Amino acid sequence: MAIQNPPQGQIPVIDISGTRPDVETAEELVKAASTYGFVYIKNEGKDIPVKVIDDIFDVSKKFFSSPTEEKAQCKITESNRGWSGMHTETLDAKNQRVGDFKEAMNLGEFIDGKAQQPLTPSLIEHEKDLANFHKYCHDMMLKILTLFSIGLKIDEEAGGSSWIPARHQGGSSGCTLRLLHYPSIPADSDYQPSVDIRAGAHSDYGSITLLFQRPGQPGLEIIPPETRTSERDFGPTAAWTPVPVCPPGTENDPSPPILVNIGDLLSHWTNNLMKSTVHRVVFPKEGKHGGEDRYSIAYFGHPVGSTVLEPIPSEMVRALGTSKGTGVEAMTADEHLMSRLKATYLGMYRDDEQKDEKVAAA
Ligand SMILES: O=C(O)CCC(=O)C(=O)O
Ligand SMILES: [Fe+2]
Repeated sequence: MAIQNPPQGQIPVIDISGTRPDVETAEELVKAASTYGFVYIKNEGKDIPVKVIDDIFDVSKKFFSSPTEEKAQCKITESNRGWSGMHTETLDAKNQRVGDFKEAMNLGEFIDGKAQQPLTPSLIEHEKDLANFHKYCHDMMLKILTLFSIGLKIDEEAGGSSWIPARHQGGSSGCTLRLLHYPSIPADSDYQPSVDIRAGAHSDYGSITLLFQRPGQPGLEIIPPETRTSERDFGPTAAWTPVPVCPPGTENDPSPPILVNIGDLLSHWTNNLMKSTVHRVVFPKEGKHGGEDRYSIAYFGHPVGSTVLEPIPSEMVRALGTSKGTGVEAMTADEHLMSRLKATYLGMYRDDEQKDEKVAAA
């Protein structure tokens, strides 16, 4: 596939709301996924209403401003659901002095509008809205995965355009809606602007991630795949490139575009045709004590947990061969996710009785 590289870091903005033939949209999406591993989805409220997104950000703000003791009632467990406080997660253990300067709330599946995990009062009040938003995100994920299946020209006899989405429906999965809050830093903290980071360098684990951001709250950076020197050099000298919240051409849209990125699992599944691009969240360079607060919302899409990660039946994927053998093929989606979570929550997944204290101390 001939790929024309736009200027570095210029991730394309694609409209998937159905204004053009699916095949065209699908090809553009696959090209962006194979070049950058990131793509902006134009957001004029046609796929997810703008008010629905705004309301969830309000719910998120209310939740994070509730008392710590209240949030601690639903602290994160090995199921990867619940609240994690400042410094609980260390996304880049090799390069970080302390854990990420963020707090997060992971919401797993909802059944009949009900969360399958403990919630705080402020979240219980909006349980229906959260369930609704989870569903909007899941539907948008399925739409993108259908377009990917078209763009990859998956063999018709294997299932064609429904091959990838079919593996993301009809069973429990690691799909997670994650509310994120990156606070500004109190004046008395030992925060060291030259080394500390809001979210350490990492790639995502699953199929695709949808990321919702707010205007005026930047911080996301990527290492464009073509500039990556050695496989795991994510340090400060890597070619970190800012990803704007509102890229050129979207400034007047009613809501910033939704940023979609490819996770490790889909990259493996496509023999690395689609790139799982390393990213991080930094403090703004200007502004005291880490600038203003940043709120973002991520939806991590995963296949149904029991899905065996056999290669995707597409000539484009087969052409890239599997001779190296990553070992992933033999795994299920759940096994793949667990192996990645163990590496980022230092201590939580250890098999000893102190693990609860470790999480509580965060
Ligand atoms: O908040 C962000 O912009 C990114 C969050 C992220 O990359 C993650 O949680 O995996
Ligand atoms: Fe991420």
